[in-house]
Amino acid sequence: MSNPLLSLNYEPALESLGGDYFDEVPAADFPQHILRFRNDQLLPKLGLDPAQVTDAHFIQAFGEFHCVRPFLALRYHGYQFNEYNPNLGDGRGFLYGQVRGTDGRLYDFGTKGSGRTPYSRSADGRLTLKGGVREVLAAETLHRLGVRTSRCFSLVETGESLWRGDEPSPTRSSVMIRFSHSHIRFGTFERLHYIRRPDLITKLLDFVIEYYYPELHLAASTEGLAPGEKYALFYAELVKKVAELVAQWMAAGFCHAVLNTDNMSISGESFDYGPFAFIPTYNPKFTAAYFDYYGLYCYGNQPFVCQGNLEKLQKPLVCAIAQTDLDSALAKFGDYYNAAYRQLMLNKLGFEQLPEADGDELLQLTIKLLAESQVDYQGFFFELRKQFAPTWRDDASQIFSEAEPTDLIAHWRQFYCHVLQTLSSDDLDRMAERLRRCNPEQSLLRPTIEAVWEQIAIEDNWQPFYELVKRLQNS
Ligand SMILES: Nc1ncnc2c1ncn2[C@@H]1O[C@H](COP(=O)(O)OP(=O)(O)OP(=O)(O)O)[C@@H](O)[C@H]1O
Ligand SMILES: [Mg+2]
Repeated sequence: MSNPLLSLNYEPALESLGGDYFDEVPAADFPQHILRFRNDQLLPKLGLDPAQVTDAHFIQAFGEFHCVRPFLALRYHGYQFNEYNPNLGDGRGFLYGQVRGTDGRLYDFGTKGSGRTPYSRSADGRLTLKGGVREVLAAETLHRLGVRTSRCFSLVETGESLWRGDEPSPTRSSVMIRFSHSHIRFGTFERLHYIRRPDLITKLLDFVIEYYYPELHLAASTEGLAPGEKYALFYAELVKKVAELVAQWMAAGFCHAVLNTDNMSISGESFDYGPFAFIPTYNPKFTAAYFDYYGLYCYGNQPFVCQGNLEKLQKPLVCAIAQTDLDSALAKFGDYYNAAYRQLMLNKLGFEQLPEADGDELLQLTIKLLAESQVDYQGFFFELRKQFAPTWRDDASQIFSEAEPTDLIAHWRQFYCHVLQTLSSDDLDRMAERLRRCNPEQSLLRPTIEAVWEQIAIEDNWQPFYELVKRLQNS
């Protein structure tokens, strides 16, 4: 029987741009292939029935790397902790192929841990198994929390021993397949500026707009927009997407940890989950990466950092877009961010929308409560989901009735009750469902990940991992 994963309709989209953007590379030959994770939720997005795709199919395509198209290690640079680094690029991954989803959009299969490339420098081109497990868990959690994110398509253990400074070594190896809307990074453009190729910048802009901003592509051709106008609209749209993405992380309590420009996608999608962490409690200074000595990428800095990354992107784009257009687009970042964050937080509190004054005050009081009480961040919203009852409207004392009685909670309770009183009965009826949708039970704090990993490391017991994935996806 032919392999449905190899029979997909692979499109040579990025490949058609020509060799200025990538290098053709081979995949590593691994001593072992054990399928540890397959994301059956993604198969229907490609028109595939999970029952018809066997584990052997996954291994053949995404462990042994039977190929359909050439494997392309993408070239990119980036600002890392504000320092420009021209020695980057896919050093342990490549673009395996691009396929059309049933939604008509183009998706990338990108690898991580698939072997050395011209960009590996002295490193091994590999991904640790723990790193792969962590990226699977992060992506599934973020997806459930409504964050626009890449997902892991598969994770195959590959039977090698790796040495790492930040894991007890030797440690096990893996190769992951990432499913995302493009692996073109801000750093892809930065490299083209560095090598002084404005012609390649405009060619890539045209490509990005055609494949990832199809509405803009269509409008530009029907309305006969000049290229500069079209590119300016792309940047304006990207500013909005990135602002919304950061708002999603902040509402989810997520700290990405390595917001270098090579980890920022031009599709405004979140990806590359290395030393990430979810905040245990609300703390803007919470920093996830042990090597982030000054807290540059701490939880509370994320909006400023992403705005700064968009500003850095202006440097390569100014050859194609007027500086005034770039500036006016970026000036809207704050408004987009604030509107999106407010909306998401109101949703987590159970509301669709509220009059501005009430919404602002409720949000302020909630952040104050979370910051000063240091209650479990996700736990607070889950308790709200669990305990909420429409009768809270008539009796404020029922709201979080078992919470320790402090002035802060009393004040919050009174105000929450006041807001409930402004709602119609229909609005009130819809709250329970919204609270359920926005506030999952299962969280992904570090001890949860470590507990699952310990079972894998010590017993090779994968059951707790599979059960956790299920709870993250469904609770
Ligand atoms: N083990 C490794 N072998 C070779 N190159 C590596 C390795 N680890 C990281 N790199 C390279 O170092 C740079 C920064 O790594 P980073 O961890 O941000 O990216 P990545 O996680 O490898 O890939 P992605 O951004 O697609 O998730 C990249 O150029 C990456 O390819
Ligand atoms: Mg990266």
